[in-house]
Parts: sequence; C-alpha cells; structure tokens
Amino acid sequence: MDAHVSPSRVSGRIRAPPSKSYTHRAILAAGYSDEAVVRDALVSADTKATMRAVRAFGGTVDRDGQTVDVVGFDGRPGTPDDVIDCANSGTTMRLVTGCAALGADLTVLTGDESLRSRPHGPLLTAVFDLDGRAESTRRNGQAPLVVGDGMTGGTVEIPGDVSSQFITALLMAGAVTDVGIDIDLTTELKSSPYVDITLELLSDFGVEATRTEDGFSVPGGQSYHPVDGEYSVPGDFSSISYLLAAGAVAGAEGTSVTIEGARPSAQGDSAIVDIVRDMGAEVEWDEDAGELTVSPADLTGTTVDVGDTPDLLPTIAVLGAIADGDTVIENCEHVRYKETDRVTAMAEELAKMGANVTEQQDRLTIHGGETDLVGAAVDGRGDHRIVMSLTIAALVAKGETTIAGSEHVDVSFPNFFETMRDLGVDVLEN
Ligand SMILES: O=C(O)C1=C[C@@H](OP(=O)(O)O)[C@@H](O)[C@H](O)C1
Ligand SMILES: C=C(OP(=O)(O)O)C(=O)O
Repeated sequence: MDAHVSPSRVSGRIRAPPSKSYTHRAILAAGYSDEAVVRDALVSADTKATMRAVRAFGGTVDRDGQTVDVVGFDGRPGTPDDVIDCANSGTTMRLVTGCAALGADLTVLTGDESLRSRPHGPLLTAVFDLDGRAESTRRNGQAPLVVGDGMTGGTVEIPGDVSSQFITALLMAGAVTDVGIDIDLTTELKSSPYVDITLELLSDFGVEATRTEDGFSVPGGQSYHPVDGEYSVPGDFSSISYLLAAGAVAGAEGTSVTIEGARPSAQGDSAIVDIVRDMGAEVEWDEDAGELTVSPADLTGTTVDVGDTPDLLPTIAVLGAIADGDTVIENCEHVRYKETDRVTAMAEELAKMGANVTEQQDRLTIHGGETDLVGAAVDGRGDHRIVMSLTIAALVAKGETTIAGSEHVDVSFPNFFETMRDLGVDVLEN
C-alpha cells in the first residue's frame, strides 16, 4: 500500500500506543509463569509473533481487546508442533531463542526476508556454550534457526555491541535454569536501556536479576509471578517520537499537540523529549498524568549519540532535515542491523526529498536549512520506522509525498495513520 501525504498542520490530543518492548517481555514472562494477565498490551504484528511462540510452547493466549490472558508453560517450554514464524520481529526471534534453548527437543525459528538477514550469531554461540544447541541452518548466524537440547546455566561471554536482545533472552531464560546465568560482556553494551526494561519487568514478575561489574547475572530456580497476577504495559516512547516530532515541526500556530500515555518508565527512548527541547521546541511533560504537550517552533540542529536509543535515529534524522544547521547522529553503527540498514535508508530517502545528508559508517550528518524539503516518491523499505519518520517529513515538504509500503506500520503502531488523521493530517492510503 502507498500513503499519499500532503503538507498538513497538526493539533489536538491523541493517545500513544502501548510499548512494544514491554509487551513482548510481558507476554513471554506470562508464558514462563503458570498464569498471568497482561493489560494495555500492544496488539501489533510483532507482538502477535511473540503470542504465537507462547502458544507453540504449550501456553494458551486469549485476547480481549488489549487485555491478554495467558496460561503459561510454567518455566518448562514444550516442543512446538511446527516451525515458529517470528515474522519481522527481532525481539521475538532473540527472546524466543532463549526460551527454545531450554527445551529438551528442538524448535525451528524463522521469519520474513528482513529478519532472516539479521545477525543472531553471538546468541547462538552463547546457547552452545551453555550446553544447548543453537544453529543457523545456513551456518551464517542468520535464521532459520534450530534451537534446543536443554540449555543449562553457567557463565557465558557475549559481545554487547550487536544486540542487547541477546542479553534479555539469556536473562529471561536463565531465571528458570537450575543454576542461573552469569553474563560477561566482552564489549561495550549498546542499547543498554532495553536491558533496564528487562530488569524492571523481571522484578515486576518477581524475578531477581542484576547488573554486575562484568555484565549481568540471574540466579536460577526462580519462577515468574506478577504482583496480583497482572501486569500493565506503559506507552511507547519510540512511537511517541513521531507524535512529538509532528507537533514540533508541523503544529498549527497558536495550538499544541497533547500525547496521552507518556508515563515515565525505563525506556531510553524517552530521551526524545530532551532532544526535541534541545532543538528548540517547547515540551511540557506532566509525568503524573502521563501527558506530553508540544508546541511548534523553528528548530536548530543538534548532536545526538544514539548508542542507547537506536530506534530514534529515523525521527532525529527527519528533525535534522527540517531544522536549521547540522544535526549529527553519532554512534549509530548498530542501527544498521535493524529491519533495514536505517542509516543508509534515511540518508537515501531524505535525499530524495531534497535533504543534504552525509553518511559515514558510525555517523549520519544532516545539513538542515539549506533547501526546503520537497514532496517525492519515497520507499518505506518494508520498515515501520522508515515509513513513520518519512510521514513526518512529508508534513512540511512542498507538494505531495508518496510513501511505499505504508502497511508496515502494523509492526509497532497499527493505528499510526488514523492517529495522524486525528491530528489533522491529509493522508490517503491506497
Ligand atoms: O529489546 C528490545 O525490546 C529492543 C531492543 C533494541 O534492539 P537492539 O538491542 O538489537 O539494539 C531496539 O532497537 C528494538 O526495537 C527493541
Ligand atoms: C528494531 C526494532 O524491533 P525488532 O528488533 O524487534 O525487530 C524496532 O522496533 O525498531
């Protein structure tokens, strides 16, 4: 599907979708438990993949709107009857690999073309080092994966600069091994707030896990029980980044955009609030009410290290293309390992709209303010974040922008275009 976006002014009050990262973890943690209810869950293509995995391991998952009732497999995943399709979801594939490794038999994991091109090698090696089996069928560290053979606990070394999801996978699975898992990082950890999300969620499910001098540690022999049997998912700050950016660059004069569902949590991507402020927009955050209000402003360029916040790169790149002066996005090599290589994708797609962008392996510089953005035919590259960020660029471009593959927003923000329309955006999908 294509989205045809005309220049638009936005204002009004909308609600952010629930967090994808918390939902994945909560559904899988509920699977590891005997029974749990997940409230305010994100129901999207990616989180449905994690629900499928919990069912495949023998759990039941019943959904009524955003409430998900799970009867779990109580720490002992069964052998799936069929291959598990993780679709486009890296989080599902990595976290489910940890779980599948506990099984006495084998599980086969696959996904779409994008997911089958993403790296899993360090996690496969870690499972092998912990006496499980985890292999890439093509022996290149990429899915399809064959995983199982009863991973035991112990100490394992793993690099932290490919994906923090490997750490999350080992911590979640390690809690139900006999002896637990000590993880020693052999490199700096990228995306580290995502491990904080894991530690926070594990604690809410009654599972102890800690940071150590060398990495992380989870004792074994634990069981998952959420307080009162329930867990509520907070709003998603990666999704909020598009809404904040829309309000900052395309707000109707004298109006504002208010975003509900912006409760503080461990999400590193809440850094978008300070980034937008640094660029010159006025943002008020009522943390108790979970409400963000942003007013339009002329933005100026900034420098941002995205080591902890890779998913913000497409949003920051668009803000930079609209702001005056250079915006420098540093420490972004790991953003190349996502649904697409998002460093190249943003450089090339923004260039189609007239932006002047310099791409380096670990850095993206957007030379803003040199020319106005112009509407163009751009490609979302099958990547939800590329589609959503280009939509924000289109709000202020001269003329209509057509974004190919708009349906991919269903990965993390299924009602993205409805929300845009509610804010006053002129968009047609066909
Ligand atoms: O654990 C998570 O929920 C995620 C971790 C991050 O990935 P990496 O750890 O691979 O950088 C992030 O990009 C992804 O969208 C979600
Ligand atoms: C990279 C992302 O997710 P995942 O790794 O789960 O595919 C994302 O949502 O931007």
